[in-house]
Amino acid sequence: MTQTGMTQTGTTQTTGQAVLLDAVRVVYGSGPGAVTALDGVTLGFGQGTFTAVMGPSGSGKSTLLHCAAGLDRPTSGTVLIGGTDLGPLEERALTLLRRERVGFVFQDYNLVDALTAEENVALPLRLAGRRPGRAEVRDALAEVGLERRAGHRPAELSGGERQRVAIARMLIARSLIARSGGTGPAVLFADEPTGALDSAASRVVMELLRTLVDARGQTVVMVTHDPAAAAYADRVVLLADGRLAGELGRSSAAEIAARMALLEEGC
Ligand SMILES: Nc1ncnc2c1ncn2[C@@H]1O[C@H](COP(=O)(O)OP(=O)(O)OP(=O)(O)O)[C@@H](O)[C@H]1O
Repeated sequence: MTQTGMTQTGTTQTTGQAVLLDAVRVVYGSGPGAVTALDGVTLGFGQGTFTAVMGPSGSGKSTLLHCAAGLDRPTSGTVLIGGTDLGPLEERALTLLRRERVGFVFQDYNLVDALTAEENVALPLRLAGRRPGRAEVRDALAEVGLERRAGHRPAELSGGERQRVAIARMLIARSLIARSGGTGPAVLFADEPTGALDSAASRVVMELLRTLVDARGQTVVMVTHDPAAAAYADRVVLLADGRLAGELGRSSAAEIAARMALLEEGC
């Protein structure tokens, strides 16, 4: 099987793929004003791998991430998460699948302002109807180096610390899956996770994501404009005008920046 999840004969293989997009097309609007945001993208994200998705502004990165995470439905084509085809799922089933199998880290962190770091981390457990154990919440915060910030609200934390709270919350959601006997891969989608951070805070967040992949076998798919962040990934997938425009294996920030410059020039 190739990395895209397609066999030589062109049939789609799902084994070993945490997420698979097959011939995904997304068209916004209709008539002369219609925009084709994704134009037949076939792409797999192997379990336990770390992929960065890059491309010029408007190339379809966010659209791809939203479809891969089951937040948006494609106009045509198929999306599978852990082998489950999202197409036939009703909204309720889709929401459940997302809650159980998918974690999100966004640029704006999606933390609840009124809750402390500890309460934000405990939120997935409460949503799942479980009383969060203080120790497991503290453990998750300790894992991201924030055990001393448990009682702080987002406004009292730096951007990097907020991002780490969001990652601790994802870790809790993952332990929830393990305990409920859930199967299939947990996938973490990150949308510009370093977009609002300085370079030191970015490094901490990226090292944390890398450790999740190496030590826990987490699958990470990250959209980024930042070559230094993409250098932590195993693979960099390039998009242009809604289509795959190539990919790089693990590369340095300078190599990625050079490739991006070519892509932006239309080469
Ligand atoms: N809801 C929408 N309605 C109409 N067009 C949209 C909508 N969302 C996105 N688009 C268009 O689809 C294309 C892809 O958008 P998308 O947000 O996926 O790009 P992107 O690569 O993430 O861009 P950026 O790097 O600027 O965030 C763009 O041309 C955008 O204008």
